[in-house]
Amino acid sequence: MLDLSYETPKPKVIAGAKHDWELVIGLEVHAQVASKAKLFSGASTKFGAEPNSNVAFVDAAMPGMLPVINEFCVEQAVRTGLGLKAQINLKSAFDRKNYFYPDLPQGYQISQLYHPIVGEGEVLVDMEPGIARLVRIERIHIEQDAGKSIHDMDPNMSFVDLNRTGVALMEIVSRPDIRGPEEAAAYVTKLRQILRYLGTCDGNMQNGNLRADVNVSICLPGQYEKYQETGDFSHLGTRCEIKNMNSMRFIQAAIDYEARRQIAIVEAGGTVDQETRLYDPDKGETRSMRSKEEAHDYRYFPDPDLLPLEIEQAWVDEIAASLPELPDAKKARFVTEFGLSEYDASVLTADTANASYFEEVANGTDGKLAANWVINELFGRLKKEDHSIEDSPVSPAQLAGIIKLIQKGDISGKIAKDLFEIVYTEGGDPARIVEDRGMKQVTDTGAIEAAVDEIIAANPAQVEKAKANPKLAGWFVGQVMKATGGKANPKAVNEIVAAKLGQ
Ligand SMILES: Nc1ncnc2c1ncn2[C@@H]1O[C@H](COP(=O)(O)OP(=O)(O)OP(=O)(O)O)[C@@H](O)[C@H]1O
Ligand SMILES: [Mg+2]
Ligand SMILES: [Mg+2]
Repeated sequence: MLDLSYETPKPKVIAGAKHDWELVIGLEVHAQVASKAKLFSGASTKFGAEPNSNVAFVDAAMPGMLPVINEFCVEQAVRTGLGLKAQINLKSAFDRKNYFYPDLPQGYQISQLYHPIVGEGEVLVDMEPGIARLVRIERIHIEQDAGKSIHDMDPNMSFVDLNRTGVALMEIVSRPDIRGPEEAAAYVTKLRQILRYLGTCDGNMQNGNLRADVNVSICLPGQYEKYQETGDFSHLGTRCEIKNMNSMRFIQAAIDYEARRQIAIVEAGGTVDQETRLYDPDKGETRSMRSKEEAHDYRYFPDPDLLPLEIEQAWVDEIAASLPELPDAKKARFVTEFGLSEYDASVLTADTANASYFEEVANGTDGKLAANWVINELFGRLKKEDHSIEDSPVSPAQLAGIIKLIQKGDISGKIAKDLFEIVYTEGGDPARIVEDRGMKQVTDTGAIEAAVDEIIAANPAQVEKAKANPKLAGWFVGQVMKATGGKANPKAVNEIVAAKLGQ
């Protein structure tokens, strides 16, 4: 069994004028299901299509149209739940969440309030190498996305685009276990990584495929522990919910701003109103959008058009058996199997493409050397041209070929970098290139000895100095390397120079 140890989250403390305050944060992450069709219709979910071109009659709420559940979306929610070690509810149900907005033609959103498909789970949030913190998941439910209102095309008109209406979302609700802006960003990062591994959401935040509602409150030291002991939320401060955040940087900035705003209110003797707020990245502040509706304002009730959703344990087991190796397990395995540092293992498991590339290189070469080459040389070079690993001009087999030449002592580390550049720009088999271009390291001691003798003979004054001061032997080593075009085996050169100088 892998040892995945963790600690409890650490509160960020902000000093107010009168007290120290702690932050309490809970996230509702909306992850768009990676499905080609919508949750209750066959309309496409393709991003960037002509406005209102991906709209089925049921999405537009035409009279008499009935929703039909997309089984693939349900499977992705189950998969996600299993990936978050969560309880899967074999029976769940859909509810209508009623509200009026022009981008919501039905006048309600189909969601799962009372009986979500996934119950309690957990996420290990990586803070830095060796430090992971546990954040509990409260639930995951499936719901429909709304459409999009467009207000900035014409000063006198608003438009609506229903392409997104009815797209399947998984709302992943955390417990208020997150205690600071960095933890919040690290939590979203980890969640996105897991979703990508599972293939259930592409995690593209720019396109809005992953967005977070960030709930923030403040409390005095000691209060959070009381909440933990009793489960009683009244020990915590009133939360404000910052809607629709789709950037890690803004999430952090918004939390910090919001906490300070609440501290100022409370210290001035006021009370925080529970409300929904929006973050304005230009001004760096949050502002009120509306006071928070209570659940009863939405008049939630079971959707009469949909039967309760019943799934079978055998199907869940089948999905569980098909789960890929997930980030924590892969990282731990890279540490033990390839002898990598935690840091290198995290970098290489950041996404599956990196991880499989590395594994291909490392099978048959030294793991640490392979990690070093993939992270420092390959990633560095790819970054220069904004290439991703998928379109790397150097294949894993080619990189492994270069590393094998180093391991055999055929080429030095320095020559290997030249070779890498040749393979990167021109392609070809590394061993062949070394052969054809005479890049092989000179390990033949006779040849090295000859080069050392020549340099000693040409520099008698230098020899005298070096005999008196052994540190100067390095100069001879440098000369030999230069004379051999960097191809002499450095270890052999050092030994021969030392011997010839009588050291
Ligand atoms: N005092 C608090 N401070 C910070 N976060 C809190 C606090 N109390 C609850 N939360 C968090 O707020 C979130 C509430 O989400 P949930 O989906 O349950 O309800 P909601 O926000 O009322 O509903 P909606 O989906 O309509 O926005 C959870 O992530 C929870 O952990
Ligand atoms: Mg919610
Ligand atoms: Mg909410």
